[in-house]
Amino acid sequence: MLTQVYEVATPSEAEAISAIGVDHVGVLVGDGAFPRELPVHKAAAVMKAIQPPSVLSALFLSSDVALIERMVRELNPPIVHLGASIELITPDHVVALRKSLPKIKFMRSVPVTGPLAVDVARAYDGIVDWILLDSHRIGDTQIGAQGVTHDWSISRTIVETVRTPVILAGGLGPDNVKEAIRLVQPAGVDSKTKTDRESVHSKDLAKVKAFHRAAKSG
Ligand SMILES: O=C(O)c1ccccc1NCC(=O)[C@H](O)[C@H](O)COP(=O)(O)O
Repeated sequence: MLTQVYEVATPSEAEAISAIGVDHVGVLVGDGAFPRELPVHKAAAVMKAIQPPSVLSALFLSSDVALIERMVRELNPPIVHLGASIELITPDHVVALRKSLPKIKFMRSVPVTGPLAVDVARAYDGIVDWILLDSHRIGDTQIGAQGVTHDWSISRTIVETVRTPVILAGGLGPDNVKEAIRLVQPAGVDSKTKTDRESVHSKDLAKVKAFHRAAKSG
């Protein structure tokens, strides 16, 4: 079971979270159009602090494909995670990005807001390295960080439908990750809000450790 944790913002947090053994250390990267996005030089410092075998997952909420490509070339992360809403970044965009960045692995967020999510996930099957199934507030231009779960029966259907590994996200924490794994059977699990410190965007290392341990033992 792969574990992934957002949103890591400093080298010391990255070092501590990789020491726990979290597989994907998630960092928000961008030009500042969205709150808390790190510019390339700050994301690079976070990436440098990650202890292998943990790796950086660079999340872009932007739908500006040229900007994403430019920042990825500068940062050269092992994983690019695309989090713009589904109308803004399409499978064709992802295919084009992959072609120009052949060494990078790609993850795509898919919002689970109803049964149509199965079709969206199928459209990315075989195009990306991971599909991340997440909760979404309709109308938002970005997917995720809602701190709430969604209909896991739809996520389970997606896991059974696609061959691309699925990471489950949305409202997961130490208390519910085992049950989520049991019901959805994903390849990996992701957490942000429920492993944050109370009401701030920095990580609570005890919660991260509990989430990671519960997931790996689930
Ligand atoms: O990490 C962020 O700050 C972030 C901000 C806006 C949209 C998505 C973001 N992170 C992407 C993730 O994969 C989150 O971990 C995922 O949405 C789960 O979030 P949560 O429900 O808060 O655990």
